[in-house]
Amino acid sequence: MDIQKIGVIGAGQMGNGIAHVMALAGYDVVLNDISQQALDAAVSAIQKNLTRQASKGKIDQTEVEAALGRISTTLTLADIGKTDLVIEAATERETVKQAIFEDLLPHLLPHTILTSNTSSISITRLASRTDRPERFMGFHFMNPVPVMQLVELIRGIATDEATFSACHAVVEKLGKTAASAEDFPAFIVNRILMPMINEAVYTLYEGVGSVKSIDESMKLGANHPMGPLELADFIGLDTCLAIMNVLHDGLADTKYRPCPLLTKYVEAGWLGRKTQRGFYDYRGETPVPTR
Ligand SMILES: CC(=O)CC(=O)SCCNC(=O)CCNC(=O)[C@H](O)C(C)(C)COP(=O)(O)OP(=O)(O)OC[C@H]1O[C@@H](n2cnc3c(N)ncnc32)[C@H](O)[C@@H]1OP(=O)(O)O
Ligand SMILES: NC(=O)C1=CN([C@@H]2O[C@H](COP(=O)(O)OP(=O)(O)OC[C@H]3O[C@@H](n4cnc5c(N)ncnc54)[C@H](OP(=O)(O)O)[C@@H]3O)[C@@H](O)[C@H]2O)C=CC1
Repeated sequence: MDIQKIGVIGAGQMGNGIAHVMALAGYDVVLNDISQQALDAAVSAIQKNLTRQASKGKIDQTEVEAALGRISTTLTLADIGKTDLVIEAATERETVKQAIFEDLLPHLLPHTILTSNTSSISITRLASRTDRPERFMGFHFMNPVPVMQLVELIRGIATDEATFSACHAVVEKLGKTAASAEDFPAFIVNRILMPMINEAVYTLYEGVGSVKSIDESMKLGANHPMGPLELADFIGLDTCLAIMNVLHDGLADTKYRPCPLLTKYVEAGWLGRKTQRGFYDYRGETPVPTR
């Protein structure tokens, strides 16, 4: 199937990155959110990140203009319907995602493929609430999307081969690498990464180390590009907690118990970089640890 027009739902950090790479690869993109502010912020982030790539010589200025010209924005979910491929990248909450797909169904073309960028939620369960479980799958990008090479492709129980092949071809056109994962809680990357981040929060909670010593230890002692707490702030603490809850509920094993300190930060609204406060405070010139 030839994919030309792509709908992206949710214009947060992932939605803007997905729109960016799709437009740069030549796809027409319609980006939707419930907030005009989020759409405006997404377009300016895309502009800034494309310009950064141009200033490093990775793309030229005509590509920046062409990519921006391929992106339109809308507050109306129905405008996403007339596309070949939909990638849902709204908040990591199953009820939010289910409601989006239910509202979208009456506006879809018969051939439209539905996908979710979910970090953890069952693809099979999301698909079962739609009219096309065979044309539904997980399309999981990594953050920051323009930089990270991997895309996890997750088949639901009913996903057909034509759908998988069409999504695989899109990943290839982006110049990224696809990893195929089975549909179990949090798939591959987050099944491994998120318990490590949760353990780092326990290490902080139990007083084994400070924010600074934990992050420095993993950067200098294990060669991670970011410390686990810095990475948690980068991903979003709400998203990290949501993923741990999916692992805990879905696998029914206490080893996935979310750390109470992670819950406390989320309850405070300290969600990391996106709210300017998490394990670090980003309101000044340089990030300052909050513990
Ligand atoms: C939660 C989930 O469901 C799944 C996930 O995504 S888990 C999270 C996965 N992501 C990670 O683990 C990220 C770990 N961190 C890193 O890899 C690095 O710190 C990083 C790539 C984010 C930044 O790297 P850095 O060296 O510290 O910073 P910086 O030099 O500014 O950036 C590296 C390059 O990326 C580019 N870059 C960074 N962010 C960018 C963006 N949003 N758009 C375009 N380019 C970007 C920079 O321009 C730079 O390019 P050059 O190599 O040409 O100089
Ligand atoms: N952060 C990460 O590192 C990664 C996240 N993901 C996944 O990508 C998805 C998005 O995450 P991320 O971009 O970080 O989250 P953000 O919080 O940055 O963005 C989510 C966006 O979705 C919007 N939204 C909420 N409800 C709706 C709706 N009904 N219709 C349209 N838009 C809606 C939010 O609006 P508002 O702010 O107004 O609520 C917000 O703009 C999640 O499923 C997450 O698990 C996947 C890989 C990595």
